[in-house]
Amino acid sequence: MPAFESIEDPEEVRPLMRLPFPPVQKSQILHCSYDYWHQKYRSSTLKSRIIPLSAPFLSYLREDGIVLPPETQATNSNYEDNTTSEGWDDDSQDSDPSLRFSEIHQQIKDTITELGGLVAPKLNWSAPKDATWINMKKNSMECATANDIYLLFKSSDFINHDLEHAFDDCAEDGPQQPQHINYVLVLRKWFKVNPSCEFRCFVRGRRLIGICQRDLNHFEFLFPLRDQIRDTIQRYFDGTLKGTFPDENFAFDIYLPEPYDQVRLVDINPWAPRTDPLLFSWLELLTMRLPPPLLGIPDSSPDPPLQFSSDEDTQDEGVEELEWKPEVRLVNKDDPEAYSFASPQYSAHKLPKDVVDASLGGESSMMDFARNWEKMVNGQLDMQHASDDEGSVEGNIPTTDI
Ligand SMILES: Nc1ncnc2c1ncn2[C@@H]1O[C@H](COP(=O)(O)OP(=O)(O)OP(=O)(O)O)[C@@H](O)[C@H]1O
Ligand SMILES: [Mg+2]
Repeated sequence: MPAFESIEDPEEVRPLMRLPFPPVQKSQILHCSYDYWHQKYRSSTLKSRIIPLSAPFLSYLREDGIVLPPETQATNSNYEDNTTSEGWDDDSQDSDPSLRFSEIHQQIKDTITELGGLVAPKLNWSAPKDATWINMKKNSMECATANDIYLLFKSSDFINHDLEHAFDDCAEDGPQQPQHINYVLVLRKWFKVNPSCEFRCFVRGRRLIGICQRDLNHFEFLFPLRDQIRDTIQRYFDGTLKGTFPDENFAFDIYLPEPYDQVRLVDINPWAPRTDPLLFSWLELLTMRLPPPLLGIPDSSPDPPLQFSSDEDTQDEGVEELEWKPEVRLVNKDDPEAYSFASPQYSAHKLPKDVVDASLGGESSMMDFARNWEKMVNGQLDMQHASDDEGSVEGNIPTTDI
């Protein structure tokens, strides 16, 4: 097996099975917490309110079983009235868990009213997208009452991840970094989301390197809008996030409604396997070769230009550099992504097809793949992106009511 012999140390093959992420620091996770960035970018975010959560509220969320407060409270609950000298009055707690966090419960109700009666809730990082099935009336995250929120949150693994696993697989920062999580409830004013207007944008080394749909359906009318979508997002990124977000690698989600000239920031996500790369794969995002930033391109960042794996790479970029723009990846007609029956809806661990094919081909295929991958990382192999079939058939552009 010459392929095997040419690799000096078989151990080197192993990292291929893991994505080559730089270590994720706890501070990066904290920077993606809604309460960290919302104030900074407030003028472009969705209308939202942030409610700090107390220890009793968090223990309620963590408890097994779903006991909801009565929809209409017979008595106006009073914090002190329900305690005994030993602690809480267990009977009333069982019948109305909100007595343990009556202030927050009231704040939630008031905020829902203030936001027009319907909200989309989330915790610091996650929305309960996996639990919409429990909201039988709507099968969505639309919440009209505090109980709607509690039911969704207590049924959601994503919320549980925020509560119990926020720092999983993280490297320690320096001792001066805050490590404590101040949990918050985020209530966003509900609006009828047009899924074709939702995009995820990937930033590496403070460069916008890729944009893709968040929804995995094919929307034909998006194809002729591709340049406009890219330009609007690039302008927003250059003017807002590029020089101000503390980390150089992250992914941000935006809502870009018709006429596609104004961006709403929906979320900021860590540059980590837990963030779904959607139509990209993490391997391509992590290894994608980029030209150095150009003189004359708005680049407010104090960061040095991106480094390449060898000097050679940077020399003959020439005119191509001028043309370089982040790819806007859309779901093509007949694209299997649009009919993803086989893969879980919220997969965060997708591998590129090349890796899957190689692993199916047995050890020698894997070795071949390993050699090519190594060459690619060293800049000896051109990375070919499967070019999208840019059908440009006009379609109706649905309106939104953001
Ligand atoms: N104000 C709103 N009204 C209605 N729906 C909303 C609202 N805000 C967000 N959504 C919907 O909720 C979805 C999830 O929101 P968000 O991106 O904040 O969740 P998330 O848990 O961070 O997702 P991910 O795990 O993909 O990062 C959005 O894609 C959007 O469709
Ligand atoms: Mg998110």
